[in-house]
Amino acid sequence: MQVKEFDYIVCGAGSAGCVVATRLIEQNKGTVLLLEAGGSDQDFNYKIPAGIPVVINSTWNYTTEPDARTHHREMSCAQGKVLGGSSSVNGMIYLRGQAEDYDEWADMYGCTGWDFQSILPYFKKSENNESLSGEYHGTQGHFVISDTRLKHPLTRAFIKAGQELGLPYVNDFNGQSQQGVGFYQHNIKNGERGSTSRTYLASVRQNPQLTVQLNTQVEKVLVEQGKATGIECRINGTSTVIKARKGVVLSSGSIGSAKILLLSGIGPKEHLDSLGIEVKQDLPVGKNYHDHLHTSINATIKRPISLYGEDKGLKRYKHGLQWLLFREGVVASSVLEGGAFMDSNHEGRPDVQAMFLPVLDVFDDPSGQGKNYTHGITLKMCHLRPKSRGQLYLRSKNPDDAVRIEANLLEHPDDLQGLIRATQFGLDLLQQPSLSNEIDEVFAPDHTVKRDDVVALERFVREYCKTTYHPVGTCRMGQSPQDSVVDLNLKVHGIDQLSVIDCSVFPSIPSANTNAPTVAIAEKGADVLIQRS
Ligand SMILES: Cc1cc2nc3c(=O)[nH]c(=O)nc-3n(C[C@H](O)[C@H](O)[C@H](O)COP(=O)(O)OP(=O)(O)OC[C@H]3O[C@@H](n4cnc5c(N)ncnc54)[C@H](O)[C@@H]3O)c2cc1C
Repeated sequence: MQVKEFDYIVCGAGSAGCVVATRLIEQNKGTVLLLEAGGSDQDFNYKIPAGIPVVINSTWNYTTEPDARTHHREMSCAQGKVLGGSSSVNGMIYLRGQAEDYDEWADMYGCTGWDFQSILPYFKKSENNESLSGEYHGTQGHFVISDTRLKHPLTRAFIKAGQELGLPYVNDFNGQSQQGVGFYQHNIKNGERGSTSRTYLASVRQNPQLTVQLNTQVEKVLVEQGKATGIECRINGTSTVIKARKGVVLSSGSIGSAKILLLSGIGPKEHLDSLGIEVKQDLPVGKNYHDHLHTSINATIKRPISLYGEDKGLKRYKHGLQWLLFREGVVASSVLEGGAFMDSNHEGRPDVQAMFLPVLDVFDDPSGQGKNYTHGITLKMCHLRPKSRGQLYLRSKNPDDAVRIEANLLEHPDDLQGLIRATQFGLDLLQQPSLSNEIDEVFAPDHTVKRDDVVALERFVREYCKTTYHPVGTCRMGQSPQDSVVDLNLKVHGIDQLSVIDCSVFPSIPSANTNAPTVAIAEKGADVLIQRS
């Protein structure tokens, strides 16, 4: 049988993988094979921003191990399993985090060249912002970013409430300062989701140098004499070897990339030995796992004005038609229209985030209580800089077995305090006139949990907090193979022609949702790869 061969193999066509493959093709770096375990994103639900409840089913159902600190709950950490990866199923909020996040990468984690001033050009390079430009923004990139079209009266009330609490109105959360309240920008253009597959990849899809292979699960990287020479994968169930002349890039996300490395014999020696996997390189793969946690505050409202019921009956057809004809209306917008950032810990920079929904969240609601109510609102209250670190392990040598994620959420006491402060911030917002005038009853947390009762708040946090689908850090970058997996060029320590380019390389999670940081890191990673070739 003839073995297929390409110059580059990119494993995983998610937020990062689509960027890397596109840039390699644009720079004429040879033949590129982009492999994706999931299927196509052609269904119209991947185009409609309001299609999240449908497309969320195209995910890996990763779950964390039950843990006493979070009431012995398994938590879903779903990640996209489709062309475009998580950028095809996410909330489309466009945020970068704070300059200090990246400066800490350089100063605290030794990632010279990854400070904010070094990464800013890549944020700008990626960006095709419809209304912001200048020092912080780009307008010529692939990554479409727009202002929110729908400004629901309840989101406006939330934004006024933030100002009544003393926060400044912010027009640009990705500019000089994040602190404040305002409308988010989103990865949406002309009423359509701007996933990296529909933006970056679509621009090179017809190039004969590019092959995109869907429904293909990469099982391991082939390593010969310290060099990656190809991969082993299953295409529609059939095992296949594909060779790479110039390089293999893992872009399978924080859970997927770590799993492939471990199956390839690249990881902690002790763990690999225990499974009988031949060790190719002893590296801390799977360690440094972390994620954002949030709590949901749910309230019913007095007037029947939330988005409840807009997806039913005649309204559903009306909105569908409006989108089909004009790419406008409720379904052309992300439900997460507005948000806020606050420095609740007097650190000189925000440490908590609010994401507001002008509807009760019955789809991603840890307490599950929203299902019994009708019109209402949800505030998702997030702690931005978790200090707890977990670890990801293989259960066996079998690539079909799910990984074991010991997330250790809330292990660090500061994380519990951070989530309590985030929840208090949400409760304070609800007390402000513009929101309190609309609220009927706050039912999660219930009436027994008072704003200053930290014991009750701790109980609420432990019982109902959940991940924000932002797992990062399992293949962290750094200078030393003792505490990092990839070097500052994102090449795996000790293995030639093998890179990891996705959110798994983050040494620590930025203070924001993680899609834009992943795309910027992919832009820089692709640049480094291209310069090296
Ligand atoms: C439900 C949800 C909502 C979110 N909301 C937001 C938001 O509003 N804003 C924001 O900024 N961020 C958000 N995020 C986070 C953000 O989307 C992710 O952090 C980012 O997309 C990660 O990019 P990645 O390239 O590292 O991984 P992914 O985009 O997940 O890509 C990994 C790809 O690799 C594929 N893969 C995995 N294993 C294999 C294998 N063995 N073989 C072949 N292919 C494989 C996967 O199927 C996937 O397509 C959200 C995430 C989720 C899941």
